[in-house]
Amino acid sequence: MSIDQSDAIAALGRAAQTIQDVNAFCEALSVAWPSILRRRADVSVADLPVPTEPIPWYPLGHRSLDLSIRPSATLGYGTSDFFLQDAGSLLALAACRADVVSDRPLLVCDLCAAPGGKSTALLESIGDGFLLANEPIRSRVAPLAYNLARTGVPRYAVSSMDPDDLAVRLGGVFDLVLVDAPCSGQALMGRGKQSQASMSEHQIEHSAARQRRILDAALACLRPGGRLVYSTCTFAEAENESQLERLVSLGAIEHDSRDALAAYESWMPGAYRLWPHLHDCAGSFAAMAINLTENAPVLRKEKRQRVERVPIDELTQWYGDTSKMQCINTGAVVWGWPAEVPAWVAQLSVAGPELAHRTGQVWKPSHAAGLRRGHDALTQAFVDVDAETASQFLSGSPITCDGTGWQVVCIQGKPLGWIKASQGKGGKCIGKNQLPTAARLTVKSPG
Ligand SMILES: C[S@@+](CC[C@H](N)C(=O)[O-])C[C@H]1O[C@@H](n2cnc3c(N)ncnc32)[C@H](O)[C@@H]1O
Repeated sequence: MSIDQSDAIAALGRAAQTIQDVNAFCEALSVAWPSILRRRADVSVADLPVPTEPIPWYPLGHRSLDLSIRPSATLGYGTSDFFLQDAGSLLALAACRADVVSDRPLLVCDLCAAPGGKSTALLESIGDGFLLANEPIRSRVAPLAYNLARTGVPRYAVSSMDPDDLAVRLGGVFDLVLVDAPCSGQALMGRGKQSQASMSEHQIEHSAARQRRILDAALACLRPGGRLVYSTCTFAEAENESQLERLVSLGAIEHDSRDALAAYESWMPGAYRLWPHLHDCAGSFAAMAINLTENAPVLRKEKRQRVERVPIDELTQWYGDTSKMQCINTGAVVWGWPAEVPAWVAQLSVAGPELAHRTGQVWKPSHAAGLRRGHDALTQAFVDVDAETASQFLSGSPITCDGTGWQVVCIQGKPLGWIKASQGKGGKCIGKNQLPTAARLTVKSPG
């Protein structure tokens, strides 16, 4: 795709003046940059399945140096050692300081969360805090919930609300709100997810109007002094710096900044840009600010969600004592949070850390529960397997094992998913594979 230079200059506004080479920028817009690896903090660089070089703006980000190996076809991907995303999306995570596990229990809201590239990183950094991942488009909730479950951390809930409605119900509550806004998506042209129309005045203004509305709601959700991180994957000034300028002029925010990102700062303090022709990624914008509005917490009293009796016998059999957990049974699924999560979680959730789901009249343990790890792991039966058996399991095949019943298959202590084992012919136990289709993969490299 060739991008017209004068269109690009008009679309970018003041941002065009900061590009040294508009021609190089327009050419780089058409490149489909390969995804990078964002590792979990407890996975070492040496354990990644490909040789990498660091992404300078985010310590947990690594660019593959061997594109002949597909990271998504390795065991490390199956164990969620890393997530794959565009390097540009790590800028917003750096602004959120998601590379450092918080030593305070932060309440965080990701207001535009699906499919979860940033929510999953926030969740891994949250310590004893809690994440509300909000996605107003209902059809995008399932992939978001699936990705959140892959972290193995149950301290999250998924809501599906318009930001204005969320602000009415949870005003003044959060320590940090991330607005990774829907935008004209100029950085997505290289992957064919946007066309040249994303440079049009009409599309930029349409997005900018929506972003103003989302940002006002985001501020209303923040406690006084809480942190706002605003990001887009577009270059137009109207969708980026101008959004923050409006809030500064209203006295609603003040700029915040991070020294580690100084090399990427735009002309506005605390606002950062990555460019496709300079930073080997699709490009992105992120800005940090402190909320100055005096929102008093308005936790509206809600009607409690109708809670059905939790299938306690089955839960005890799989997980041991769950009596200290906060459980909700919707009739189709059971979600289970640690005991001390915020009270509003029960009212707003459309998805959460699943413990069990029902097929007909039968309750089964959920994939998400099997993936919980570290101090969030649930008491259950594990079977630790070698790399060959793990690959066989990830492909969706049954495996041989010891013992019968529900067991979580692990490799080196890292959970992969469930089998249900029964006695086969010749006395051997066969574990029937319970991996959801989305989790199946063909391992090509051991990694
Ligand atoms: C840029 S994407 C978010 C990407 C996500 N943060 C990630 O890193 O994977 C923007 C999201 O905002 C959602 N969205 C659309 N309209 C919205 C609105 N009015 N308020 C909040 N979110 C909205 C879209 O459905 C989309 O999932």
